[in-house]
Amino acid sequence: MKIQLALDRMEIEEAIQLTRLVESSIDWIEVGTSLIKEYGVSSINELKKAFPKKVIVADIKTIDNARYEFEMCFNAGADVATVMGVSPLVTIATCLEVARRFNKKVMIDLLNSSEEQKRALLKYSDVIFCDHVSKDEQEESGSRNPGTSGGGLYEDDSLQIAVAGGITLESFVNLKQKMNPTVAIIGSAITKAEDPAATAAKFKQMIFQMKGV
Ligand SMILES: O=C([C@H](O)CO)[C@H](O)[C@H](O)COP(=O)(O)O
Repeated sequence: MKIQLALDRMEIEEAIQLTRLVESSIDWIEVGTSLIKEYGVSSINELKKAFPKKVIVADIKTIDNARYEFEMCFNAGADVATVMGVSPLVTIATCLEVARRFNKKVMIDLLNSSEEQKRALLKYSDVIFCDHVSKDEQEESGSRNPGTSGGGLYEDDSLQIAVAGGITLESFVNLKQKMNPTVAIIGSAITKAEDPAATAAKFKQMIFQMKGV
């Protein structure tokens, strides 16, 4: 399981400094939607320059204008870019076409996607599906990703699954046992921790300890 550090609601320099503290415990770096909205694609560019060996995920959450937005992300140095699962299928197909051309990857964010739409999306094999409990669902309704919402859809072991939304050290074991995702997307639990380096190291250590669970 890989750890994707989600960087949100901070300045680019702060994001770089924070990532330096936890670099050895995390695998992928997510340039959060809030950073892209506040600072544009230069946020992607700066993070890639600072961490050229890490996989950079641009959480652009595309829903339309896919060719323009995905080309922009990949030209800025992203290795993975996100599209919303609720988008028209032509948008998703366009993201895949651009990603193939750049030899990069697509993450489909399933936030609020209907079961019917999820089933339609399963035809895309070389993508990462992201099971996501949103910030608003977390902050306004107290939800957390319990690692179960994927249900039967994710029984296919060949699918690459990412899980996001309020993951904590406490919920991590359940998540690993229930869904065993390819990628665990962790934001606030690390970025808002009193000691981000120690917290990220604990997540990493839990992955090692849970191997084979
Ligand atoms: O995608 C995200 C969210 O929509 C805010 O932009 C976050 O990356 C994701 O929720 C992970 O962050 P935490 O919930 O703080 O762990």
